Amino acid sequence: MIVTLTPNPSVDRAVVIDALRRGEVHRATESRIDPGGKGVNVSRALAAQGARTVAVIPSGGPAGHLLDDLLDAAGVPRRSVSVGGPVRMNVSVLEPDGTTTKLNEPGPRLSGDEVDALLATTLAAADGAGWVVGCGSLPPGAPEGLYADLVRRVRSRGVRVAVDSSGTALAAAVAARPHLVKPNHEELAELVDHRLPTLADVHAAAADLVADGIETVAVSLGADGALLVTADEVLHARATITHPLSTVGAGDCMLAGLLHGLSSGTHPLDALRTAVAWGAAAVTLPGSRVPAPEHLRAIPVDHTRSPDLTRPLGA
Ligand SMILES: Nc1ncnc2c1ncn2[C@@H]1O[C@H](COP(=O)(O)OP(=O)(O)OP(=O)(O)O)[C@@H](O)[C@H]1O
Ligand SMILES: O=P(O)(O)OC[C@@]1(O)O[C@H](CO)[C@@H](O)[C@@H]1O
Repeated sequence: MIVTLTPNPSVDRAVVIDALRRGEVHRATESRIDPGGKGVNVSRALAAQGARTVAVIPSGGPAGHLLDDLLDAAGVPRRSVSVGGPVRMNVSVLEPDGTTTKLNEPGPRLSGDEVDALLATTLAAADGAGWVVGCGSLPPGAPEGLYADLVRRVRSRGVRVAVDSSGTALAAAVAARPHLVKPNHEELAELVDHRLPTLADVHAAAADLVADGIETVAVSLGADGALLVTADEVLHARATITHPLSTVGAGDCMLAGLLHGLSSGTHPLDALRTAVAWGAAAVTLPGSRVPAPEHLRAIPVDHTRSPDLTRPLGA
């Protein structure tokens, strides 16, 4: 069982337009809504593959009701904590060449009691879980150290804990030593405060985090796949997708596949292969739709225990 905490979930609307032009009216050719927020997507991806999960979210306002309904309709188990402010609605603008532009709202302001209720609900759900994962940005009112607090409290219960966030929330969480972090390329560069142009640079930055006490650092690298670093191994996997439709939520599907693989006790290389297959399958689907088992069959994944670290990224 994998428990996700998304302190700032969303209802995601994706619109497809021919090309984005500032200041103009655009007529969308397609649109869809999905339940959103990074941990919500991790739970959706797990549930879509028949894995056990529960999503802990704050829920308030009309968008909160809609989010609850969408999760129920998708068969994603949830524990919603009622909050006063309205859940946000995020927009993704998708262009036919695969360019995705995201417009994310800040989210509702949470009170101290609401934050405490979210943490308490997550800890109650964590009892007997394989992993707890805290994901995404923090809404206004949530303390910067929320994930660090989550890490300490989950660890003290003997449960494994992961964090996927960015900026100061990620930096604070890293100091509390989660078992796993999943930054993307940009988030890792921001965390270590310098550019990471090659796989060797990504490896060095991830290895420093491992030396600081984080067991597993998995860096998602978009079309360059993902690098997984532990004290014993450096693993790389990637899949080639010729026509990406939407990258929204690909990192969340990748993290879901990784945690699923790791909790089934497979070797980290197999878990990474699963992760990359789930992430790559997500980019073949519209909006933040998560892959079903049939979407994974057509995704061949190259994977290696000895990656060429001199390779520049984005080549
Ligand atoms: N263009 C692509 N081609 C093939 N695979 C891709 C592509 N984009 C993403 N992926 C797969 O999805 C995974 C996650 O992608 P990415 O690094 O963009 O995550 P992210 O930035 O955390 O995404 P998000 O925050 O939108 O969930 C990658 O590790 C890779 O396996
Ligand atoms: O604003 P955050 O919390 O950083 O990201 C939120 C978000 O962009 O992330 C998901 C994709 O990863 C979307 O479902 C959602 O809209």
